[in-house]
Amino acid sequence: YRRWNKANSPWGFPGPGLIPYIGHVHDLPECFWLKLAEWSYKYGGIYKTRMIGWNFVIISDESIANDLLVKRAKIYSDRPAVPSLIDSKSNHGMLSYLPLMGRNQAWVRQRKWAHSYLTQSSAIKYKGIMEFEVKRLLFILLSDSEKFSFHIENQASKVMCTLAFDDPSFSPQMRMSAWGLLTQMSPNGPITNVLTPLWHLPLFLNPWKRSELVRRGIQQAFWMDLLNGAREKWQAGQLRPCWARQYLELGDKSPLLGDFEGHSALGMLALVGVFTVGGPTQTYLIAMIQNPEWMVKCQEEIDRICEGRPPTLHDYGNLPVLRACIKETFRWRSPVPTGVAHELEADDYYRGGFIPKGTRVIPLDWAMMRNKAKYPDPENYHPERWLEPGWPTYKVPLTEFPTIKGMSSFGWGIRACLGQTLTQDALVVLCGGLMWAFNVKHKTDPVTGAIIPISPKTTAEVITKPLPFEMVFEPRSEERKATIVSNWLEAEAKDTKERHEFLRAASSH
Ligand code: HEM
Repeated sequence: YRRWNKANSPWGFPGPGLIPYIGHVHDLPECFWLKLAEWSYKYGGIYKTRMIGWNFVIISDESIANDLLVKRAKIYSDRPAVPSLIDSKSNHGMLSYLPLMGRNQAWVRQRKWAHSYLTQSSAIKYKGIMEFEVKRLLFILLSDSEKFSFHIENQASKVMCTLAFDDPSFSPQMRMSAWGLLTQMSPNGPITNVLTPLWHLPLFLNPWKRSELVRRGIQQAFWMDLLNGAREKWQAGQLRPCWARQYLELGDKSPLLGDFEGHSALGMLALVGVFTVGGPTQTYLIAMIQNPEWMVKCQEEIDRICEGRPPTLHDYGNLPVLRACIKETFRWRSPVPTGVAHELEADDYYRGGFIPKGTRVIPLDWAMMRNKAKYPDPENYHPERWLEPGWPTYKVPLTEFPTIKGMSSFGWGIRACLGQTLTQDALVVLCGGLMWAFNVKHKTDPVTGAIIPISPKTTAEVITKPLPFEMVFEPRSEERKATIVSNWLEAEAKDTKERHEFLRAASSH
């Protein structure tokens, strides 16, 4: 085995000793990035390991990630297959999940397509959707704050459903659909993601594949219904501008290969913005509860700049403190702590070491965000590192920086995240709106009066969110409470009126 291992595993790099087949998977806790990060402190910015029969190279140094994943993107931009998804790489015609696709023609086509949609989503093109949904959320939180986690994720889902199909009503299904895919693809999901041979058992002996076939069928049918529904409305002239309408208007000129590809591409684009926005928002709330001096600073800034109204995207340049708190939330509790793995397409040599074709490369964001030279006192929440000269990460002008765009959290090279602007915009309006409306606090035990602690732990999916926790949303004043109500009632009436007018105009044509 030792001889085989020497010939086939990345050599010239340090790394923990190996055990045949399962390698190191038995060592890993559920939040396995913590163990990977611990090894990076021991073995350095690039090390090798072997898990579930595959070679892994773990990178925790940004300059090494840049050398390999950006400068050598030509060979470092494939994706490993997700064992418990059917054709996750779309090498055999599934065409479903853009972020998981191999570096193939389908990926080239869909990436270009998604890029054109997401870059068009500039502040003007969102048409106030984000602000509208924040008003709805604040109103709901006044009466049902116990279920804040659901409402926040549902808010993010509503924004995505409106952008994609101009219809926020099916946001709960989209959220469920997102959760289904996320758990299916994550290492802590079905056992077949770790004990991969089980996946190849015949169907009658294979509950994992059977349940995946059902999940996938439901998801595809849901996305297809959305596209068909949009087409019906569009044919009747009743579909307002949205991504589905753009797709339908292009018809045969669309770069996508008809509705089989179109329904997945649209569905996936809506789905990917649910937990990526909903998760960090909940972490931001924890940061504000645990660092109330920063909550007060955000509120002072918002009150000064927005003069009594919730922030909009137009206030972006004037809210550096809010942006610093959001950015520090990403650094403190990386939303995708392991990064998304890349797969190497050809043998390569780096710094005297050999990395064989097929190696999975993990850009370990959790560890990168704990680089003490770049981020002094990394375990603690310090938004001032983005705002005050003297910190290594301070950058001006403050009308532009801090920005989360370009952070290593969004990945590397030609596979880097396409939703960076959308995420930034969504979080400024959402976190800003929450600060405008509420003082956020620990919940206390009604009997003892003791604070109910919030766990620092997160879920272990690829995209994380805090474990369920309790908190209090206290309206900042009676007047603010009344404004939250009137803002929503006005916005809702305006939306209803605009939709009616659009339908009336459509029927008169
Ligand atoms: C907290 C927010 C988000 C984070 C941290 C994040 C992170 C990531 C990461 C790490 C990747 C893989 C990059 C790589 O392979 O190196 C990725 C890919 C991607 N992201 Fe995001 N993302 C976020 C939000 C979004 C949103 C809101 C959208 C769209 C609405 C989006 C769309 C995509 C797409 C389409 C890809 C696939 C790119 C490709 O494979 O070529 N992301 N994202």
